[in-house]
Amino acid sequence: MAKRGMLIVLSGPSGVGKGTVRKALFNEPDVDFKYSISMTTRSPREGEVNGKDYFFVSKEEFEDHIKNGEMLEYAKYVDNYYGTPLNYVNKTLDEGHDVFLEIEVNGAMQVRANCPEAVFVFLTPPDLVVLKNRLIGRGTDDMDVIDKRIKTAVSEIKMMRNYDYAVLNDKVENAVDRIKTIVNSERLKVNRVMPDYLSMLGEED
Ligand SMILES: Nc1ncnc2c1ncn2[C@@H]1O[C@H](COP(=O)(O)OP(=O)(O)OP(=O)(O)O)[C@@H](O)[C@H]1O
Ligand SMILES: Nc1nc2c(ncn2[C@@H]2O[C@H](COP(=O)(O)O)[C@@H](O)[C@H]2O)c(=O)[nH]1
Repeated sequence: MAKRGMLIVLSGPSGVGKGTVRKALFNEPDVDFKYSISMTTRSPREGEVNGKDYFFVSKEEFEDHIKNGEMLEYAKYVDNYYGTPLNYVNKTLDEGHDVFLEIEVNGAMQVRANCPEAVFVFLTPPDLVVLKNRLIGRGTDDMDVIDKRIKTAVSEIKMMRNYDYAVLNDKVENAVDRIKTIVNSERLKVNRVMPDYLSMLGEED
């Protein structure tokens, strides 16, 4: 059986650059993570594709998935549900691949409770003015939604204490390098490599 993959959770306030950093990270030649596509009840933005950016579903469908125990985690964020389908994550980790989640803090804390071996990274903006300007510059949300997201950001940043690592997203390439350093050192942790050594000795963990 393949060694189970690593689960990497990236959170941070809306607009900090999680998606941008994740895409740059996935373009690195030495990075091979599988991205878990989330499910949401929010409407697709221009250019977003169902099954690529998100699985876009109705509120009723989302609630059915919750009822059926099909979500690893889920949360309500600014009037919509967002969540991680459980099956893809389990199957992909079992196949030995590393899985990358890009999710908000309440969902991340549910993952922390259920998968304590996952690695939790919080992406931070240089400051709140930069954060707001990034949201405005992205041009995807009305000003009232941006204000709600900034308000939420303040409480999200306070949740950073529950993460393993804080990564500043000043420049995308710096944030990518920081995340790669974290993941490479996580791979060397004794509890991750111990099963390999035990199997070398012909013993089970
Ligand atoms: N390091 C950076 N420097 C300048 N601009 C950035 C940086 N990182 C991201 N941006 C820009 O900030 C905006 C928000 O980025 P992005 O959509 O990746 O954020 P996000 O955290 O994924 O947001 P959400 O949680 O709402 O999906 C985009 O316009 C992106 O180009
Ligand atoms: N708890 C979860 N949060 C998620 C998931 N997928 C995305 N998100 C987060 O929601 C907000 C808003 O996203 P947006 O696409 O509307 O800007 C942002 O913080 C995302 O990271 C998920 O599966 N679970």
